[in-house]
Amino acid sequence: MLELKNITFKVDNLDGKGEITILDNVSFKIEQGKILIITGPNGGGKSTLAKIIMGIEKPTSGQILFDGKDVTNLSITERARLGIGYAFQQPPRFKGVTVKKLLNLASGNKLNDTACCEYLTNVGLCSKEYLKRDVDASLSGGELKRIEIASLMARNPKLAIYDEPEAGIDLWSFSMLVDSFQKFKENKDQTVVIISHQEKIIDLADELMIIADGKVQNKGTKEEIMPMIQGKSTSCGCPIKEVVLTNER
Ligand SMILES: Nc1ncnc2c1ncn2[C@@H]1O[C@H](COP(=O)(O)OP(=O)(O)OP(=O)(O)O)[C@@H](O)[C@H]1O
Repeated sequence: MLELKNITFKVDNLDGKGEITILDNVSFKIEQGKILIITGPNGGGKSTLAKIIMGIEKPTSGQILFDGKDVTNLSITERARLGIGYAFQQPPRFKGVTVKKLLNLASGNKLNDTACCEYLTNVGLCSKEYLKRDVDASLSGGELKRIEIASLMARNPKLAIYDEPEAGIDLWSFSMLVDSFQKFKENKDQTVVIISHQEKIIDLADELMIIADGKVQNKGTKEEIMPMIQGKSTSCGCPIKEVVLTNER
């Protein structure tokens, strides 16, 4: 359903001399209904890759196919219409838009309070009071993050990309979130990409991919990849094992 072919992303060096390669010849496929977990060291290129799939960044070279269609030159809006959705690592705030309005806009339907609360419950927010709140600076970072995730769940795109859904989320909400992702796994009607450093989320993977130094280092089942990561080092000498496993809750 999604295929990336030889994606390279370069940016100009700040001193104006030459370019930095952020992603280097990245190729992989995801099959319909699968959960792909992307992990790897900080700064490896995971979020950039997600933004390239969503159309927020344009690759320097390479091709992106979605359901067999070349979407490389399509805008974010066009990709969203085709069924690609993205929950940011650091979500934006929308002053003047209530949580209920955001969920309605995301789902494309008029949702009643009960339906809205179900989406919020998936991420550990169950109070009806939240529905009237503006998605602005009055929300805590963890609340905003969970509302962003709930709105992507309400949108229910064919391909949902979650960028570090665990970031800033408390233990109780995290546990509910993992249960919600578990339901995606059981239903198999949505293809899901999750960028995560969390072992409990990595456990959900149909496939696990390691991105480091802008390259796909490994991709396969969790059973194939996890033993390979154990004890391996990145180019800077930091054990990948620590990056993947130290956030265990
Ligand atoms: N527009 C840009 N200009 C310069 N450097 C950039 C740009 N975009 C990304 N980078 C750099 O590219 C590298 C990859 O960034 P990215 O956010 O994709 O990493 P990541 O794997 O998601 O990291 P983390 O696990 O910390 O979220 C980082 O070193 C980042 O600073």
